[in-house]
Amino acid sequence: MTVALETRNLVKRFGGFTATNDVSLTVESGARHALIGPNGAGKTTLINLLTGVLKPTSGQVIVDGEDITSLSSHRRVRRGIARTFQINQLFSGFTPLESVLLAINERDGFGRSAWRPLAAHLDATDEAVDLLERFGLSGVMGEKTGRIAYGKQRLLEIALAFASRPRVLLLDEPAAGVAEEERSEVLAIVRSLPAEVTVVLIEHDMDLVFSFADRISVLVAGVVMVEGTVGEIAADPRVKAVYLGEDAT
Ligand SMILES: Nc1ncnc2c1ncn2[C@@H]1O[C@H](COP(=O)(O)OP(=O)(O)OP(=O)(O)O)[C@@H](O)[C@H]1O
Repeated sequence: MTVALETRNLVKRFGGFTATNDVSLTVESGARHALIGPNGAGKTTLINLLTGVLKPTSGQVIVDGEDITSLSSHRRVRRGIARTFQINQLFSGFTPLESVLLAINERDGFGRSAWRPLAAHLDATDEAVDLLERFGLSGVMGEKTGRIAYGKQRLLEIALAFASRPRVLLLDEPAAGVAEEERSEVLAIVRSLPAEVTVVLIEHDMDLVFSFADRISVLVAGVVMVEGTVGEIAADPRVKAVYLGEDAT
């Protein structure tokens, strides 16, 4: 098995507070790996360290065997790491089609003012339409994003991350805030992401975690308390103790 993503002894301190404490993770290529843990456990900090939003105090981030710790966020996207955010980051005045086309153009180096040949433009449009279909957005692709259902907005965020053709896709609570009646569609599309893309999921919804993940790491106070298969984590008394009295749904 090849390793897609690895952290070695990752530490992040904010002043005297240690948010990430000696985290060593190994995520195999094609894995469905969930990061769970109570509020404030350091999940978002870890994702920020993986994507380059934050620099670690010490330790390394390794993708496909290469140390990317010193690379900027932008360079990491080029190395195949894409993410979604817990909070909606979309341009509400754009249509889904416009947003996806922008993401494709950015990926292909035709950002902003660069001129794109007509044939390539048509290819990009075809790709955008296919991508929107995969994410259940065909019916709303011409509408202003701010007006479409919230579940569809969350799917658009995943589609935009996916447009960069990531090898590793980091999903930060993809179903957060989505109304009950829209959840099943979001969850089904997250589950049907192509097998070759390695996915790291941060999630509070245990139904999604247990139906999606093949491995789970449990973070508590910045430390990986336990890591294992879904069965191992579900049966672990330490995990039960952490979640006892917590709203883990
Ligand atoms: N920029 C910062 N400066 C100081 N402390 C921070 C900073 N960012 C995060 N922290 C602290 O680090 C800890 C971990 O926060 P983080 O957001 O990573 O947790 P989380 O597991 O993602 O929580 P949640 O599930 O609530 O999103 C928290 O105690 C938080 O207050």
